[in-house]
Amino acid sequence: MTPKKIIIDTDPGIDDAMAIFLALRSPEVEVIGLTTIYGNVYTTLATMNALHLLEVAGRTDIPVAEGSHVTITKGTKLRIADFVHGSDGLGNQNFPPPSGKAIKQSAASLHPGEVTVVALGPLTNLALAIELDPAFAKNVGQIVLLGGAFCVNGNVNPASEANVFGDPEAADIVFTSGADVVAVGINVTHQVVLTDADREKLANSNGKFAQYLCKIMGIYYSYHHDAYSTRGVYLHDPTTVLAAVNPSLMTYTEGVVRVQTVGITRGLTILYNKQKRFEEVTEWSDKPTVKVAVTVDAPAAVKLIMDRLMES
Ligand SMILES: O=c1[nH]cnc2c1ncn2[C@@H]1O[C@H](CO)[C@@H](O)[C@H]1O
Repeated sequence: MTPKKIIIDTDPGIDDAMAIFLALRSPEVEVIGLTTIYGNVYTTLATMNALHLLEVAGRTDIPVAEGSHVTITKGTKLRIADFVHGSDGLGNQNFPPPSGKAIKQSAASLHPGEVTVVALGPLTNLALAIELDPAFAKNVGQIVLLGGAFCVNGNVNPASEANVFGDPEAADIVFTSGADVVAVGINVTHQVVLTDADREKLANSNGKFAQYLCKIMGIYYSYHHDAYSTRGVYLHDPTTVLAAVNPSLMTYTEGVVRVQTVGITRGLTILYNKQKRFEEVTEWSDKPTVKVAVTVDAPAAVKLIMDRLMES
């Protein structure tokens, strides 16, 4: 089988680093580029980190294109999750700057054709691509995105998940674009936990990626220990990569997703499950549907992620 070509849109980020390495170790996919976005860090640092991670992996053949520095509405008051990932995004390790440079092309102008885009940060670049080219939504292969909290609390506040909260207007554009979208929300990623014992196992393996990740993961663990009662960390981004690598690890439902953009529930994702025919026209009527992940085989997902990181 020829591997699925993917572009990873990313804001590295500790779980982004895991996700990128996992994708590089997965024969089912071929990573043909990384595009960057703010979220866990600002976009400039996301670009540096993406270049750095490819250098660590010995894959400087993969191009990095820098994405937007502002939201789709030109907002500059960005919410950066440095308290989750460290001020450098990679566990405050003071790595030397990368020697490589981003390519000249902007992230939004990369025309992926049949390519699958795996989006791990706020959805600004994809929304820009959709605005730039009305045919983009139909031409892009599939958009597998980490975003939303479907019927559960968010992780920024009770209403909103971090990536959607980062740019709710962009998320609403992507969800209603008509593209083949698979959304993996934190209702699913919160089931995929790397425990303290799993971390030991990674640390004791000879895997190059496992070793590197254990070095940077301390702050991600201490943040989870403080913020949640779970004894371990959520594997948001690697789980989303798995939805591209092995979609059968999850089950999905299909419906129209809209994003709240105002008020105290800004960033809330609401899926219309089509179980009622409403009398009135609603903001969900006549909008294209997307697939939303509902369940995950969590033990199989954790095992696959760990095996591939330890093999490296
Ligand atoms: O509490 C949090 N605030 C902000 N971002 C978070 C938090 N926890 C995890 N993430 C980051 O947001 C994405 C999933 O929503 C993941 O990329 C994760 O690294």
